[in-house]
Amino acid sequence: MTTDTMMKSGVGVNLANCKLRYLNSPTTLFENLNIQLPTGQWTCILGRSGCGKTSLLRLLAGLIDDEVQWQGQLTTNNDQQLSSQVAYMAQQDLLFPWLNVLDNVCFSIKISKGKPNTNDKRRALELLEHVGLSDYVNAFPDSLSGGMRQRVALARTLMQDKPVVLMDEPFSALDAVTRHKLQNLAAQLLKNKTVLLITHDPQEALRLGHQILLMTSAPAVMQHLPVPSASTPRQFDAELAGLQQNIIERLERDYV
Ligand SMILES: Nc1ncnc2c1ncn2[C@@H]1O[C@H](COP(=O)(O)OP(=O)(O)OP(=O)(O)O)[C@@H](O)[C@H]1O
Repeated sequence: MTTDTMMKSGVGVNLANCKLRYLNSPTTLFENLNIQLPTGQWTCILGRSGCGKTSLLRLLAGLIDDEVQWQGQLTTNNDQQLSSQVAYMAQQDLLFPWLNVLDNVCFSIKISKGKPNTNDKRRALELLEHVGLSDYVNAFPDSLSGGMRQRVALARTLMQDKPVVLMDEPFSALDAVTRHKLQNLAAQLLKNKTVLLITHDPQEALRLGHQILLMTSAPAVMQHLPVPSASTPRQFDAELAGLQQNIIERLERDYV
């Protein structure tokens, strides 16, 4: 990523007083929910399964409007519509089975400006090298493992080069070493982007988050959690271990 590109990244997001209910459900998922995504920082959200994390992400990405009734104010600090400034990495990798790995990674380019040029392809190949898939550029998604597919999806998200990046459990299918490496890589390549990352892994949130939020209760509310003092991506140390234990205890309380 060039410095120029980074300078252009600078979108803060604010969702205020959000009330949301799925049209086919009587349950209000959010009532008075507020969240701020500070410009150029990573926000990590933790919360028990089913509390509404993916719904929040899809709402921010503009992907849910026809399934829900929602109220509230969704604004950005550049007054442009958020959905046009977002790269979204879903929980399922959503790779196109008829496209090979390279074409999957270049897909957003194809949509936005037509055929990828030599620079686009070079960038895609670089990203595939970073995620350890240089030998698979011509492979089709069906022939890849779950973790490999997740790495392709990560490369595709990075390729989009949008100022706001929404990621739903992007590293969940990876082995521990690959996860650690890709967390570091994402922190490096998405530096200065505004990132919202959903994870079930407190350690991941503590390694990567400038802001860590715990989503609890129903309707869901957001609690701010303490963040370690070191800069990201953080190493696992005694401070991080203590905070991790604290998060697990708080999460447990939401399960009773
Ligand atoms: N399209 C839909 N229609 C109706 N209800 C839905 C729909 N999608 C999700 N829900 C419900 O909304 C609630 C929140 O789901 P969501 O996927 O946002 O939770 P989550 O916190 O991301 O869960 P997980 O951690 O398991 O991914 C759940 O009760 C789910 O059943």
